[in-house]
Amino acid sequence: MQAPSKRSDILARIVATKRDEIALLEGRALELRARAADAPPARDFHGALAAHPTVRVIAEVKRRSPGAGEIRPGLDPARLASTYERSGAAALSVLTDRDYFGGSLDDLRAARSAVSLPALRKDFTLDRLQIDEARAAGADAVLLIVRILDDARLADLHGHAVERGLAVLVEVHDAAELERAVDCGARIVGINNRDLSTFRTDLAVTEGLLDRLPAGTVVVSESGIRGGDDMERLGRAGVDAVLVGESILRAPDPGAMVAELAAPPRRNRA
Ligand SMILES: O=P(O)(O)OC[C@@H](O)[C@@H](O)c1c[nH]c2ccccc12
Repeated sequence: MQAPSKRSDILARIVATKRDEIALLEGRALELRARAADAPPARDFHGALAAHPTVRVIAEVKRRSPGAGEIRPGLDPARLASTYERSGAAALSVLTDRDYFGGSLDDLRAARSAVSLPALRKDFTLDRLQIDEARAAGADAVLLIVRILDDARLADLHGHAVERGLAVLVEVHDAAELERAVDCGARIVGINNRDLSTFRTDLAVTEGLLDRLPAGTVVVSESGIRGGDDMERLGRAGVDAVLVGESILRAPDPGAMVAELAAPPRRNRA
């Protein structure tokens, strides 16, 4: 076990690594921009989640993580994605960070091209270049984590992604972050049940924040969802969708786990 102080440094270390990666993208700005403009139209990530009678499942492709270590190291992204699609997932989330999660844009391309589901590029987005890079690789949506962005940058990146035709999942963990997400114009808000400084997950985080969102915002409960009981609980709370990684990826039969999750009805929020 790492000491808590070490663990809370992980996000800062990831951000530092991203800054190095962004510096390397700078020389490719024009190329990325051109490839993003030429990419085929994005699949409808928002539509895959919004206004369905059941809680939708975004199934994740994640090899490992700083908190959990190896999760499913030898996974085949294309095979997994088609299993997810056959089992009722509404969208994919693909970790593309290499150093901490063992992922890549190749994983994103392989997973997405095996299915007709929309795919989220799950990474630590700090710069427009990463958004162009995501679009060039075929992503349909990107993640913006409020905690690592100031207001100006959050608004700029959100606007840039929308302009590029991408959906944006804006991730929050507390009420102050939620307010900032709403202020930047987020249409899809992810409530992360995981506290990124302790790695502990608690579904009560979603329950406590959800009703603070304006009607019409698509709500995604993220992390720590382990089975049908959790889905029923979140369905009662009124979420539109869940984002699930570990419990699917550690299951002996990931397809059966997705099918178990992709069922319960949801309450309509006022
Ligand atoms: O594996 P879990 O507990 O089901 O969680 C999935 C997803 O929510 C998690 O991978 C995640 C949520 N936000 C993130 C930001 C960066 C990296 C990863 C994440």
